[in-house]
Amino acid sequence: MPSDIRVKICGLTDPADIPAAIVAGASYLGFNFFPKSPRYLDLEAAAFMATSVPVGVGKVGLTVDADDATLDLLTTSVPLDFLQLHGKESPARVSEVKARYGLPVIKVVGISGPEDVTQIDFYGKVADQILVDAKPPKGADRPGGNAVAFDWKLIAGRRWPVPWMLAGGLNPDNVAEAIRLTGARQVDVASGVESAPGVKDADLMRAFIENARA
Ligand SMILES: O=C(O)c1ccccc1NCC(=O)[C@H](O)[C@H](O)COP(=O)(O)O
Repeated sequence: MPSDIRVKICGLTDPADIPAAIVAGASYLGFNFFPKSPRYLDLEAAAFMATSVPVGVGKVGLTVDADDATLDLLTTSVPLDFLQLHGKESPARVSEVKARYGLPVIKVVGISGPEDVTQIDFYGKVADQILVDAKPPKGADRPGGNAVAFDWKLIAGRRWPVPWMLAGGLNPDNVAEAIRLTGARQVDVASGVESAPGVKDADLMRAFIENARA
């Protein structure tokens, strides 16, 4: 029986990544609009890439503490299906973004210890989905995409009344164990399917999705 695990491949930078991720079986594709990321896409490149994404595969726009002017331009330039808020956006800001743009919002909650897990309850009341990621290491220049995992036992057996994705340091070798331990039905990966920062690898994407669904 095919597994129903849904995979988000985050930070595609090359138009050729789209068919490779689709053939591999991705359910969501993430476009990164954080300027300091090696996975950053400008609006023109993202709009071009978005046109080749089949209906039914979620196009996710990732921003970090973006203001309304930035989101206005983004949402009118690129046909997105979801907004991923990957900064320190408050629950009130999540609600505001949902109302203003009419797009489902994926709010990221960074985990490094048990106290962080309670944040999922707060954001779960306002966001459409939660992306449970590792907190960035000290001194990192970006809040995500750092190839760092958190202790999956912190959320083992936890359930929330909102769809959620597991992220942080996942790769083809550890994704099956991460799913087994946490019970995640959706997983997200950036670094773990790359040959170099920002360069996606078709074989790694295929292996990741195969192993997630094995
Ligand atoms: O990927 C980035 O460079 C990035 C920069 C700024 C904010 C978020 C970013 N990535 C977000 C993602 O959704 C990643 O897939 C997630 O953090 C997991 O990353 P990784 O550990 O590299 O798989």
